[in-house]
Amino acid sequence: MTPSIIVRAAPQEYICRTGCWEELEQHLRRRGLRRVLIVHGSRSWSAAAPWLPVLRETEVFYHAYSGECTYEERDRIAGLLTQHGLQAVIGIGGGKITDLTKAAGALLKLPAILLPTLAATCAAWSSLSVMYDEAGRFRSMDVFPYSNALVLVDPRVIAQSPPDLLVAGIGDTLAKWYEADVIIRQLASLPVELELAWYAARKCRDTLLECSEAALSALQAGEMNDALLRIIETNIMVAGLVGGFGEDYGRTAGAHSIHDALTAIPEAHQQLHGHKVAYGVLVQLALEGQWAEITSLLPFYRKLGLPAGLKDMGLGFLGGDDLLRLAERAIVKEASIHRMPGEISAVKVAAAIEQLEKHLADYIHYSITQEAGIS
Ligand SMILES: NC(=O)c1ccc[n+]([C@@H]2O[C@H](COP(=O)([O-])OP(=O)(O)OC[C@H]3O[C@@H](n4cnc5c(N)ncnc54)[C@H](O)[C@@H]3O)[C@@H](O)[C@H]2O)c1
Ligand SMILES: [Zn+2]
Repeated sequence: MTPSIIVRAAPQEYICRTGCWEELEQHLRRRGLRRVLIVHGSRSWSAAAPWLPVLRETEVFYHAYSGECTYEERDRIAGLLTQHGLQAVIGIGGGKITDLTKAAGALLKLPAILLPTLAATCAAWSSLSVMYDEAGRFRSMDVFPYSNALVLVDPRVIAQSPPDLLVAGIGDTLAKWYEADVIIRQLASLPVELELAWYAARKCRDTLLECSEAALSALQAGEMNDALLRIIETNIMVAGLVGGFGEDYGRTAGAHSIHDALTAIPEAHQQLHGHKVAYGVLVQLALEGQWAEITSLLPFYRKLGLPAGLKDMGLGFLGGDDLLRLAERAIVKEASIHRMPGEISAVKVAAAIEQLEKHLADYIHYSITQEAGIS
């Protein structure tokens, strides 16, 4: 079977450079934009404000978002854009503000300009928005026929963002390889677009494994180094290319289904998206019986503080029946876990979770005895 290919590769313009936010007004002029709306949050606004230039020749309206990326909020933003006859919408913040900005821009066919304050997702790159309801429950993923007009990444801003959000971004981006690979390697023939998606996904994993620790040290010290710059670009851009070239073959598989199932457990709510996805990567690998790969990832997980087992997420109390219920939620009909090869059942998923727990306990026991020099 020939895969059906759609490419939504990139924003119209992407600039990652120290000080690039200072050129915002020049970019608006180049595009003939004189009246704009800035959408922002509160934490992200405090982080962004010191780096933002004064826009002297632009009429600027502001909107503080409500904290969730909903259709109601998108419509409020679209209402402001229409009411004041504005020409573009600028989003300054994390993935949720980015997604809102794109959704409002797409609704009115206006350019969306994005200034990310986190490197936790590839939302600034992709031309889609993940929509939720007011209570934060997932509603849909809306894909737009427009690229983002401009993305300005100033690494200095991200160098001062919270480390746990960067770690979560690393977890989410690590999944790019495992989820794209498990789907793409099933194909008998590989169109060139999917070769690119596959390559970008591998590049994500390799860069993360190589640079994350040094990047995190720099971030914790509020400094910039090459490793941090590579991680920022990997989480925002290279991860975006995987989905951009791979579409249905380069997005989610088993890891995100495990994440989705975990969102129904209240005790898991304090775990960030990327933490739950990182755990999902290991469950996906356990389902495939890839124990050597799991073992090779565990030191990385431990160094970064990514959760490898249920206890790491405060879920050590889950028993056999709970795990089966979790597994049932992970394999609902529309779940991307069914993009994995073979028949995926709740019993298999629950067994994989239990085997992973055992593998982890053995690994920890082995590590302790090694460290203590006991053979
Ligand atoms: N469109 C896509 O392709 C895509 C891809 C992955 C995820 N997403 C979506 O992105 C969203 C998650 O985005 P996120 O992880 O960036 O989180 P987020 O946008 O929810 O932000 C997390 C928190 O960090 C704060 N924050 C932002 N920048 C900060 C800074 N520099 N310093 C301190 N605090 C700061 C925010 O105010 C917020 O409280 C989810 O809705 C997810 O579905 C979209
Ligand atoms: Zn994700």
